Amino acid sequence: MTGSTVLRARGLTRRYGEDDGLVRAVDEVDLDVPAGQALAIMGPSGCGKSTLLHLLGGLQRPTGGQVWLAGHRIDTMSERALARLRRDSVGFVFQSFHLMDELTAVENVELAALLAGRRPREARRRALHLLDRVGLADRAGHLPSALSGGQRQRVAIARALSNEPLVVLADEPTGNLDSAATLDVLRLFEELRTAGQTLVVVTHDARIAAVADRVISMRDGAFADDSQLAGTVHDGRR
Ligand SMILES: Nc1ncnc2c1ncn2[C@@H]1O[C@H](COP(=O)(O)OP(=O)(O)OP(=O)(O)O)[C@@H](O)[C@H]1O
Repeated sequence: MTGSTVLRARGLTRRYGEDDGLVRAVDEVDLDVPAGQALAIMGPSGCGKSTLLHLLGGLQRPTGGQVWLAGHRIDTMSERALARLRRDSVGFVFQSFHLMDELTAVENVELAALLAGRRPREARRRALHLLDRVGLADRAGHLPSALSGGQRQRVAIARALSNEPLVVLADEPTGNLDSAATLDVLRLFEELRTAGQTLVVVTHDARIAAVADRVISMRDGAFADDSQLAGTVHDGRR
């Protein structure tokens, strides 16, 4: 996918309510995310970051505009086709992990690999490989309740990678973590970026934004600043 556009939005809009109660959560946004880009989206609470991420990942439908994921237009796509595309192309990471409490770390990752169509033996092998990659090989048999917050989030990241996604979409991935755990997740994102994984991370954490290739600041549903358009180059890391 090198050189191609993984995500594209044109006039992307999501409104809630009407008349006096109208909220323009995302307001006529244009965006292109090329393959391999690590993009951080920042901005004050309520400016529309999560809504934008949900629209880009096909978790929510826009009220206006168009959005393409992996070259497919998703705002008009059927629910069924969209679910398949999400399963095959996107890895989601959420602030509150969303792990299955009754499954071990390796089973959580394995389940996602199975749902993505891997054969059982291959799914287990891949799950163990991914847990190793996130530094949790020795925690594979633990339930989430026996893991720290940072370890849970690393399992969630391993799960997000189980389908070899074109793009990882992360919503405040360090929002529930202490400083040390945040650094672990930060290191992991940096590794993913270096490996060429396309990433879009919504974050309040300037440390995450500092390892991104591009930082967009949102205000009132629109882009207030885009380091790519401003020509900011992050010091020679690529
Ligand atoms: N289901 C909804 N119904 C009505 N308004 C909503 C809904 N979801 C979000 N909003 C509004 O849309 C705006 C954008 O919300 P969003 O959650 O995208 O912001 P955010 O930048 O991610 O905020 P935070 O950093 O606090 O998570 C806010 O004004 C919010 O109140």
